[in-house]
Amino acid sequence: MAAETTVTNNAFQTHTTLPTDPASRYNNGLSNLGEILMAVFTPLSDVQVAAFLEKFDVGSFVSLQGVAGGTENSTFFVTTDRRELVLTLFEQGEHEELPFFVELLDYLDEHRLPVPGTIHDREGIALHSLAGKPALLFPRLPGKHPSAPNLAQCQALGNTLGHLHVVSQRFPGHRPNPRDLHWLRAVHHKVLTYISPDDQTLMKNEVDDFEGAFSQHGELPQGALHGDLFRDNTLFEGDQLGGIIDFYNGCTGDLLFDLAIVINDWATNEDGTLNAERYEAILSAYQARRPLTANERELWPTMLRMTALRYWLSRLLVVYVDPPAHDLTPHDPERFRTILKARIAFGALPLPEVY
Ligand SMILES: Nc1ncnc2c1ncn2[C@@H]1O[C@H](COP(=O)(O)OP(=O)(O)O)[C@@H](O)[C@H]1O
Ligand SMILES: N[C@@H](CCOP(=O)(O)O)C(=O)O
Repeated sequence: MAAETTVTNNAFQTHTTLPTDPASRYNNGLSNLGEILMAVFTPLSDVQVAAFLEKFDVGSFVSLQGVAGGTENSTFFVTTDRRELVLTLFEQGEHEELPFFVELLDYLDEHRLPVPGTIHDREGIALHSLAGKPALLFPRLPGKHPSAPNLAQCQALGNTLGHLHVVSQRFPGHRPNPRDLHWLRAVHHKVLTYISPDDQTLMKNEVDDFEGAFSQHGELPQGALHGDLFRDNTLFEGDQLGGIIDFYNGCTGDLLFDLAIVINDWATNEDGTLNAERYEAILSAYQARRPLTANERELWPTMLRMTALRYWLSRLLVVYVDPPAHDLTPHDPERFRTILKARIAFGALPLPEVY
């Protein structure tokens, strides 16, 4: 059993004990903890997968490998005599929402975005059941997650996200953003007892402030969003964006919300301040595809703060209120408190000009 220590940073002072075992410390998303995170929650045998593949026109089973590094679902790399595949078993979440994700992925794939469109069986069905869990089969996309993206990679991401948002405005599906301002307002009180009095005030004031700011503007441009486009949900081969994966926070709503999540994860320095070069690279490339509207430009600093608070809150909920059933390393809430404080202190950098 791991020894425990009291965490003395601001957010946790006097409130919690955490294991000292390095394998059990927070995961900031791109650490080397891949091997030690338990990621295959439902084991599968070669025989099970070989029989499953027979429904599809993908070739014959050769090998199966569980993927360490997933956090919510069980993911396997599958090799056939014809191609490389990914098999995902859905362990949690609302299973009735899976058809939305299938439609969104297939729509973006049809529009030539680098996403894994689902593989349909010989009868045209994508969503199956395996080992009692909903299951989807995907092409395996090439590349690795960039931990310190260079400017060419930032540009590629901005360009692809801009393209995705142009296309996604015509996506016919509908799934309200489950992490929008309504959610912040409804659930932030659940974590207040676990944070310091200063942080309680900060969180409550921010939510009030967002409501004030958003109520003064008309509707922002809408479309389908990825909803969680962190670096570890992208795959790069050199400077080429090979794929955007993990669309299970996908939804419809303010496109600006997606862009702000990207900037907070991709273009933030260790101290929480914005990284001017990455910021410029992502936003210039994005706006070459989809220039922001006047409303979006006005709400941009607020949206950066709102999406920072969204992750501060969701991570606090995981740590204190609703820990995952599996023994996984939680993401560090403190990271997004730091980002939020930096956005409040310094605002947003100016948005690049659109030519
Ligand atoms: N289509 C894909 N192509 C290549 N690798 C993939 C693909 N889908 C998932 N992966 C790999 O599996 C890991 C876990 O998948 P992900 O969908 O992010 O699971 P989780 O929701 O459990 O975090 C990813 O980090 C990536 O390395
Ligand atoms: N990428 C997120 C985890 C997914 O968000 P959630 O709202 O589905 O918990 C993170 O880094 O916290």
